[in-house]
Amino acid sequence: MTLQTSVWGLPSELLAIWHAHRIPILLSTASLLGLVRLTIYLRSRREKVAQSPAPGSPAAKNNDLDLAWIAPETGPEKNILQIDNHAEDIAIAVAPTAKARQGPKTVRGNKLARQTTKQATSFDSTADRVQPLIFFSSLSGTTEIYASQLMQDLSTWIGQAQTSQSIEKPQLHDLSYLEYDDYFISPPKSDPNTKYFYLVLLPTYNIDTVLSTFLENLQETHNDFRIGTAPLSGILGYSVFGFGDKEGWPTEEEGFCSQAKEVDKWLAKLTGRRRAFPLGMGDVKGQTQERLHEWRLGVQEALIEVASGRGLGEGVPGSGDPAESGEEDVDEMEDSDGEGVIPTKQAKRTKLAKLDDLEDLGRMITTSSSGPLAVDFTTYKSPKSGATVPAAPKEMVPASSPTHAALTKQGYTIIGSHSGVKICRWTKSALRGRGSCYKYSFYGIQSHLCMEATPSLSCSNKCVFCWRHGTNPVGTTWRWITDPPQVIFDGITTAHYKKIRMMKGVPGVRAERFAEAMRIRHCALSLVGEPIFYPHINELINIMHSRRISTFLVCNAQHPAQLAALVPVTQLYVSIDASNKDSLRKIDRPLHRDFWERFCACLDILHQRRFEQRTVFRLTLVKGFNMADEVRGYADLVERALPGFVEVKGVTFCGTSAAGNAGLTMQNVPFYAEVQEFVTALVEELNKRGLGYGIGAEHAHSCCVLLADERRFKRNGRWATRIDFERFFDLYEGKVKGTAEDGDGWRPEDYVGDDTPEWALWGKGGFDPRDTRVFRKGKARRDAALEEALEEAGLGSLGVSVTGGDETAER
Ligand SMILES: Cc1cc2nc3c(=O)[nH]c(=O)nc-3n(C[C@H](O)[C@H](O)[C@H](O)COP(=O)(O)O)c2cc1C
Ligand code: SF4
Repeated sequence: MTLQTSVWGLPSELLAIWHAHRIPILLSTASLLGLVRLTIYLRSRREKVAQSPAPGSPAAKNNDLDLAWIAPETGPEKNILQIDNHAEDIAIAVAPTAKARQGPKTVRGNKLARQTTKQATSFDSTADRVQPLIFFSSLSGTTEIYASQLMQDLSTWIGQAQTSQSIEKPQLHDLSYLEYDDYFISPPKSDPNTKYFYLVLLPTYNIDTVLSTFLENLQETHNDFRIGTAPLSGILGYSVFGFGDKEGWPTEEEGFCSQAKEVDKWLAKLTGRRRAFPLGMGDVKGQTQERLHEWRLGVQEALIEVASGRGLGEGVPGSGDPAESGEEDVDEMEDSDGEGVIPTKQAKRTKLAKLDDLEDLGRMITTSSSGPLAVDFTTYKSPKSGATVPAAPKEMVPASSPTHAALTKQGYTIIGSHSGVKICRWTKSALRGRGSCYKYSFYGIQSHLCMEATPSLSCSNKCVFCWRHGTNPVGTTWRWITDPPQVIFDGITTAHYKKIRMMKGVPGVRAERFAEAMRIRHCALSLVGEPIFYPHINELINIMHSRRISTFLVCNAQHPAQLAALVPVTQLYVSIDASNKDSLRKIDRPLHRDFWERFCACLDILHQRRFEQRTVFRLTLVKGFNMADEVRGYADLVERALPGFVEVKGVTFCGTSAAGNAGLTMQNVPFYAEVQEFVTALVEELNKRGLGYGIGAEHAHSCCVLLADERRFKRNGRWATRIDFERFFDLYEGKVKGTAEDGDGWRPEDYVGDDTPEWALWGKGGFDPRDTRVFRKGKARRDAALEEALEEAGLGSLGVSVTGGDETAER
């Protein structure tokens, strides 16, 4: 009953309370609702910012680059460094950077999706500022001194550089006193218009030091699944410089600068490929100052790029890729000159089938009566009477043609409409300290200083081992619109420098080699096509020589008139692909009907001109085509032309399949032992005839051996196959007088360089000991094992490169 009364009495009590307190109740409810509303509103606004960041502003291009670090006379034209077709692409929206975690790491239980996309940091050059941060670590003080010096030099430069208004004075941080989490989990928090650029200077200690802790920390951050893979992608860029001691740790394999290398690697991962300049390394007992200076100039250039809103500039695909790879480029076919290569299925797949306009002009000329008539300046005979007036010339490789597309896809840059340039795999290899091509062992050409180009993509042969004969134009005559030599020179050098610059973020590229590569010293005029086909080849060569760029020109012995008129080059090659007419027809598949007569005429010209320039026979051995029983035939040809040198190289096989119509397979690749055997037999035959050739050098890595005329290129009993390039230019410029009989020129003997290095001599292999030989994963082991077995069996090594593909440049 009591309970009933109290229950029924409740509403009246509530009513009484309501009457007594209704105003405060109403007011508090209204405020609570207001608060809830406000919270929802604010939260929704914040989310919106995170989901769709404000787009970055397209940045104006800044043309005031500091070129002081490039040699003025042969450095790239100023506009080379201003090339930036991607400025607009780079200025893309800022994605929010991963939030830095403070305090101990807590595991929430649910695995977060890793952030894998590469974030870009936009830089608005009108509002943002670059803040360089110099981090260093030093135990005995050396690195600290260099770090302070860098700080000063950079500050002075920033004060002077025209384009550095948006670059702040650098800050110096000793890693020993730094909270790593403040800088290496996410960029420091500051005002949104300050963007950071990290410079890290480190010694190396193979003992436990603060550096080991730093490295562990970077590694831990990267491996922490709760943190995005690239939490530092909010910085504008980074670069590392290491100090080491070559006396104790002579090579990188033995630990020279190993910790700087490690830090560089981890920062690539943490920043999402934001390496702004290659890792620099200085030997504290060597040329540290010079190396640091080069590195600083590169860093300054990168700072200007970012401060101008151009980001880190262009990079090759994978540039600074966090997936650091110890492998050589996998598709070697893409990297080097295709001559002397047996095609793979893959390579063949890359060919575009529709090459009807240019692929086989020889065929077209005979089958088409409507096309423009060829004016064959290479031919001895005049056009047949009754021939129609030639139509206007057309472009050899129009930009819209499938040939252009195919060549571009293969990595060529087409200049104008008939020239091409491509960075060869050895250039990339040398930039990464992994060895130069055989031309370094034989002649002293460092591959990272070498440009590979051709002024004529067209050729008059269809050699079986030239895997590009399906994609490059062929023809017997020059009937195309002709680009001026200066345009070609500017175009190829610009494109070459651009390609080199794209390598700056590639793992393993060395700062000093990168800096050196910005001054082309050599040009291999070969690539694909026939350089002397170009009517103004002499002017082009003269432009190169006037820039102190040496020229190695390779021709196919099909254009005697042009060969006779050619100005002396640093080294003149003729491809000798067979020793007799039948064999030459089969292997070179020439378009000229009088190919053998042309070939012989070229040999005679070489004979006549052998004291004007270094002349070379280039033999590419293909088993089953041009090796067996041909030694005497080749000796006949050598006797006819008496070249200074004979390069003998086994054809390179880059895959496993047959080479289409030619029916070439792996079986056609000679073992290195077979090449050696061939060379020995050839030398014997030459000596029987009293011609005095000997084996000057070898590069087993490329399956290549050099014979030289010992009466001319042996000095005091030692081989002297290297070239004194500076002297060549002095002779060219008339600064020194040559010893030519007419008193008005020079002889190859006048620019003989140093003795052939010991490691390049016959039996020594020929791999530059300064560099690191890199074996490709899997294949390397297989081939290395096979090589070992072969060596045990006394058969020498495989005729294919153990790095896969190998150098194939030049005919
Ligand atoms: C105990 C010890 C270990 C070292 N280990 C290496 C090494 O593994 N690799 C290397 O290149 N240099 C090594 N060095 C050389 C130092 O990196 C070099 O002397 C550096 O300049 C020291 O810099 P700091 O004076 O700034 O500490 C080592 C030096 C010492 C004393
Ligand atoms: S392979 Fe040819 S292009 Fe490449 S570096 Fe050697 S010479 Fe130069």
